[in-house]
Amino acid sequence: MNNILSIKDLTLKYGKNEVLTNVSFQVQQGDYIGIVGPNGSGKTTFINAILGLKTPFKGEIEFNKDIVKQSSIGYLPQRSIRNDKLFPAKVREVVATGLLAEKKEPKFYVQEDYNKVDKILEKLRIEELKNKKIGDLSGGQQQRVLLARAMVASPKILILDEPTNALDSKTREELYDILKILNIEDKVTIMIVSHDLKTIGKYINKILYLEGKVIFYGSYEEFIYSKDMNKYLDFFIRDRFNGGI
Ligand SMILES: Nc1ncnc2c1ncn2[C@@H]1O[C@H](COP(=O)(O)OP(=O)(O)OP(=O)(O)O)[C@@H](O)[C@H]1O
Repeated sequence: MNNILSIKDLTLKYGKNEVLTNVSFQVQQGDYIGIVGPNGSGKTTFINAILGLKTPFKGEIEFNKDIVKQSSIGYLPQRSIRNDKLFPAKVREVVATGLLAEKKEPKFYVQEDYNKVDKILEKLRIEELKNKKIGDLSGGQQQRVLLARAMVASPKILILDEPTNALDSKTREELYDILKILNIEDKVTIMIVSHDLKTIGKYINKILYLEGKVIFYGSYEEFIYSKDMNKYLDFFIRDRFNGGI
């Protein structure tokens, strides 16, 4: 399998606060990686570094340029739900904005863009929402629209930061099912930060467990049957008390 992303000796800091130290690992095309770790363990900071929003103190983040450009990563941030009923934008317009980043000035849409929007809405099974206002949708529907926006430019890597935080368990599972379809059918490499290991365990092939450094990186089976599982279990129990699992 092809490496799509290599992280080498990456150290990330805020001032003197060293959040992650000497992180090294490889991501292969088609991986579906669950990123876990206690609150404040550096998961979001790490993602920001991959997205180019946080400059490394040390180390390298290298994309396989034959497959992916850093500028073309799909990203679904934490808590992106809008409760504003008056927000006037329609689903189709919101999703189309996902195509703007790759357009040169002047930026305007052509028919091909709307075809791409229709295609991704269909893939995510929300074509019937096309002309609805985003503020009128349920949390799960809104999250799926934002996923469509993240995916409309056909990125090879999709990064999600606790995307199901505000969703009930049924809607959560539906979102994970859709992600799995993108992963299998479209070979999209997925990296997802989640406290919901119990649910994502069914979908992912690898786990990245961060706590100031890489505590574990490997297959989900290895993780579950690891001799250090007791140590990890301690974190998951703590996490449950923090409102996680
Ligand atoms: N913009 C910032 N400036 C300074 N320190 C920051 C900043 N963002 C995060 N930190 C600190 O960096 C550390 C890691 O934070 P980060 O948000 O990456 O953790 P996390 O694992 O994503 O946490 P959570 O699970 O709570 O979302 C924390 O100690 C946090 O206080």
